[in-house]
Amino acid sequence: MSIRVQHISRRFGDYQALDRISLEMYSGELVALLGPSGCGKTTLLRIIAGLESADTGHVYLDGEDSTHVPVRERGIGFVFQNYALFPSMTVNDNISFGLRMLPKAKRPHKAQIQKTVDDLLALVQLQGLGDRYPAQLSGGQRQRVALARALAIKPRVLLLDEPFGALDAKVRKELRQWLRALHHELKITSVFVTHDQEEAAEVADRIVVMNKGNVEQMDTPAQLFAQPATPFVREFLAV
Ligand SMILES: Nc1ncnc2c1ncn2[C@@H]1O[C@H](COP(=O)(O)OP(=O)(O)OP(=O)(O)O)[C@@H](O)[C@H]1O
Repeated sequence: MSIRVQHISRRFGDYQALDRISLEMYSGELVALLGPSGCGKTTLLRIIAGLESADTGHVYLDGEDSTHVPVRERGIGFVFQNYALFPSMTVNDNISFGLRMLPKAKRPHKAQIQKTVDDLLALVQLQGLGDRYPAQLSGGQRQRVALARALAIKPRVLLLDEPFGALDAKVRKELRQWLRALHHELKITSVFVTHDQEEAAEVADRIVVMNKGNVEQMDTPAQLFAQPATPFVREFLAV
């Protein structure tokens, strides 16, 4: 599914968090939102998700104006750094949560839900750990469960907000390579927020560099480093 953001603005009090942002993400693309703290990355992600409203502008999902479509109907999966797993539920129950919450008419049968969970556990390489509780997992394993949970509802778009931010450098590196491979396999349009340019360059097809609520440049990593479009991008990337 493609995502088009047109003239999106958002103000918090006196602070212009987003200033008439327009950009387009192609279907199946993996895009990184990169920029310094406070530049509006999370706000933009939340507006695409429908968790936050914009003061002006529109969000189009597959060409359809979705600005006023409620979060639940957007078909979006989330993985947030602080979007904790439910500690009192097993890994199985965490992953199946979204499916179990569907209205009865849409809810798959129990056996079908278990099969989906098993498939997802295999996909995120956590076979055999379905009966554990989150406290019995490492940080990297927990984020993979969070990703499996987001994928359970078969989202058309995946939004990740600093998904590996809380992890140590080595695990972080492993997980981003793994995310890249997983995206290659699933091809779900995905947008992730990071302030780490190395992470953005390694994982993303294209990078959006943001500064003070504006888009400075949107390009492939190679293009961005070869031809920074503005002095800010040049300085931020230190090229
Ligand atoms: N609910 C809110 N109320 C008031 N101000 C907010 C709110 N949400 C965000 N802001 C402000 O808007 C600006 C942009 O915030 P945002 O979280 O989008 O930045 P970010 O680029 O994701 O930063 P970080 O990398 O630190 O997470 C910040 O100055 C922030 O303090």
